Amino acid sequence: MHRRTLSLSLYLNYFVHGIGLIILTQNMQALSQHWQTPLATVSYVVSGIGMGRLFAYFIFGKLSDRYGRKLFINIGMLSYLVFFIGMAVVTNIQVAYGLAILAGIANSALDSGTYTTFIEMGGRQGSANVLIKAFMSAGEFILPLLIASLETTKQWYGWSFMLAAVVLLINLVLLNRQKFPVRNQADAGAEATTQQLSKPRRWLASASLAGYGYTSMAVMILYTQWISLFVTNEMGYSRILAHLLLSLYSIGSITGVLVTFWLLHRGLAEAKLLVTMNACALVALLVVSYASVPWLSIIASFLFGFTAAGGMMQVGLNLFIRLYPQAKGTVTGVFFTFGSIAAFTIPIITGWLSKQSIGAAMRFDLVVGLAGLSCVVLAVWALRPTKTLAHERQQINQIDQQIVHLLNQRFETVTAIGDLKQAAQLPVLDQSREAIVLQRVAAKSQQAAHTPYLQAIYQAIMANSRAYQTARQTTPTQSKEELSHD
Ligand SMILES: O=C(O)C(=O)C[C@]1(C(=O)O)C=C[C@@H](O)C=C1
Repeated sequence: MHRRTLSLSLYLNYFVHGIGLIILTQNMQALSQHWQTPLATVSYVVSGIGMGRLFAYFIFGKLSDRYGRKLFINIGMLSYLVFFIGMAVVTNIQVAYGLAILAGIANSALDSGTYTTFIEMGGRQGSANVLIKAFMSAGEFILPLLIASLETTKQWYGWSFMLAAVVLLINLVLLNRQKFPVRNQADAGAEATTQQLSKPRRWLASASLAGYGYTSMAVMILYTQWISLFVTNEMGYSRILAHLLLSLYSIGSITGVLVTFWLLHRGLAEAKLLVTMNACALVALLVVSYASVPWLSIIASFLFGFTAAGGMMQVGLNLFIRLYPQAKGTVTGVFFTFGSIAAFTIPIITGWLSKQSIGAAMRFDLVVGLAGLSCVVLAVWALRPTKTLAHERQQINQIDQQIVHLLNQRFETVTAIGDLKQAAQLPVLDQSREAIVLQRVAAKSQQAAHTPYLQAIYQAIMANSRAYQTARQTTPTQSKEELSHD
């Protein structure tokens, strides 16, 4: 398995998916002319995507556990291929609706195969899954530019569909050359923590994370649907400012994804990140909902994108998947089914609330955000590590990894000092320096009870430094290289 090439292929699909997400709404005008129907009918066709997702997620998730990830990624890509080519040429509304359902199915098939594969590939804290969102955003960013250039040069609107189809075709070849990781393999670390969870705690974590599948999608959908109208109607902002707020939300989201990826890659715990980001998202939302000061709204809108749409949905899913290492596909399906229910119900609920006022519709996002924060707090609480032998040893493994890394660095410095001493014809042993090192260890020690033991460890380290320096000095230069590479 070539991790990099496989990852690239998997990400490329999401670039195309990003295009698929908005290609119908972006081409609404052209499609309504082509089909000779009102815009409302095109909008009805768009809803087919949601339908497809809603029905396919759970089934595909479960099936991908049984028949393998690669099959479902292929189903996803082929379905999308039919969608892109078909949608560009179709004239019949019923067929168009069928194709939209197929796009939803494609989305579910891709997700059930991809998120699971990334976890099965290993790597840092599922950070790879967070990056999926960045590729989706890239697709969503490029498509409007492409459409605009097609429009200005008066070319066929269908070229935007064809571009996606061509990328998919190339990627079909690339992806099918790759070998996939072993399916539903439990990783040792995750198993140590999750297997020991009591039934009630496992149940609570599962329910909360499924709930987060709903709320994490809902907060984003609600925000993008109502923000512009809300600030123009209730805050008296100009339309330009309203659009700016939405753009800043998108920029915040992309920045958030990259920062989240980096933080996870550096080893920050997913649970901590999830709680912090959700708490900050709620604060940002409070500011947007109640402060009618433009600069405050601008900052808050960016921050909301950063925290609520910066890949937190993916982080929530990662936690959920780790809870059931033997059923990763099923869990992915469940999680995204809840997300699809949100995509379906939020427009209905807020549409009804908006009859009361646009403010009521917008501020409902606070309720959803609070529910989301409660979900992650409950999940993290339920998943908190218990002090077990396996868990504590897992901790020791992690600490040792860092110590060995630092010791390697120390030995490299010791090597340099050894060479300098040899050149200056100084002895290997330097008792006064060793006394200083031991004093510094005592001064740095945070627990007095540990100090004599830490000093004993350092005496051993320095004895080994000396042994290493002596060994290098007595060995001929050629085998010195071997010594330092061993
Ligand atoms: O500082 C030096 O001179 C070293 O060679 C390094 C070092 C050490 O490991 O810290 C090793 C041997 C000396 O006796 C003193 C200190």
